[in-house]
Amino acid sequence: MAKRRVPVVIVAGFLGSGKTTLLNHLLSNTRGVRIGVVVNDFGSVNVDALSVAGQVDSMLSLENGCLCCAVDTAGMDAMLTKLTSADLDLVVIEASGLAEPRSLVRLVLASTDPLVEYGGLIELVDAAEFETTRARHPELDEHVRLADLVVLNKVDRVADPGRLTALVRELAGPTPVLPTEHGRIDPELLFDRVRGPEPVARQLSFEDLREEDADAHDHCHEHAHAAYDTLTVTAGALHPRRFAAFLEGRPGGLYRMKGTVYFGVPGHRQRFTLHTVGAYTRLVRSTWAAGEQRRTELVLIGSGIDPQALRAALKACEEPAPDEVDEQSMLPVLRYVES
Ligand SMILES: Nc1nc2c(ncn2[C@@H]2O[C@H](COP(=O)(O)OP(=O)(O)OP(=O)(O)O)[C@@H](O)[C@H]2O)c(=O)[nH]1
Repeated sequence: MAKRRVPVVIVAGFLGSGKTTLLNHLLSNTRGVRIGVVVNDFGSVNVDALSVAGQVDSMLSLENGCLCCAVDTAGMDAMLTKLTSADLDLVVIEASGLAEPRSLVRLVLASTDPLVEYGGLIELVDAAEFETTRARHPELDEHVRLADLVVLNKVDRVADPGRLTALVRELAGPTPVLPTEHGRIDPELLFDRVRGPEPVARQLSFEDLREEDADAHDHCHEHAHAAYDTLTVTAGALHPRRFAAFLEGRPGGLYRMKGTVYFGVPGHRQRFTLHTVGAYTRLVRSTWAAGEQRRTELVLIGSGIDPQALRAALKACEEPAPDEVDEQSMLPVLRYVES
């Protein structure tokens, strides 16, 4: 069976915004999902690496220099390949506070490793320091706009989280903004927990070892995760042009979309697997499994989205007579299909 692609998520944010805290939160709430981490540290004492070292299955640490400056495409590929070949479900790159997120996104998108899947750029913003940091570093505005997901962290430290959330939302435009404390975002935003059958021999992950620690487990359920909506839509065949228009005009706030799409157009009756993160879209063509029902099934994840409107918009893409659809109509979706 072909190896699954591994989403590579970049976690960026100014110094002290809570990147390591978020990473530790993810690592201790994985429920069996195996995470590889690239940590990028400054200074001689590798404090961040030490704080996650006990909890991580695969970790690469750069002790000198800034990831986006020190690593070119080939260097990034070498690192990612080391991680994607290690039977992982997710790779998280923790950018240094000084790293330029745009360069890191470019490096991941330019990867030639066929197992690398762009998993999105998360920009962490320190709610307590937001206005001061922004005044000192105007590039923060651009980082927020560039992100696929903005995590407004440390809302416990501000008197009026609502005002600040509104301010960051205005700046972020269509990008979803999740106010949170201590980086407690739901890991499901970044990776799928549902896995196929477990391999018989599999090295224990940190989470497996923690499983019996009921206290630790309860702890992560005590706190409300940052609010977001998940919506599952099941439909028949979709008209390719209408679906392409839906993809192009998809509403802000929609962070991820994933699932199966069926077009049923002559010559294109295969199964298409959709993966979107922010503005990034990819479709992969494959064959249906024996007995698998030909239909569309999508999961949409976002914040501030209108689930009913999205469901209606997708239902409006349905095509009752796909056999009669002209093959040329596939062109707008074929540009998202990897050869
Ligand atoms: N009050 C409060 N403190 C937080 C929160 N999130 C993180 N912190 C604290 O903020 C400090 C910085 O957090 P880190 O996770 O180390 O931040 P970082 O972005 O990794 O920092 P650098 O690697 O230095 O860029 C730590 O002392 C955290 O415990 C939060 O939501 N509320």
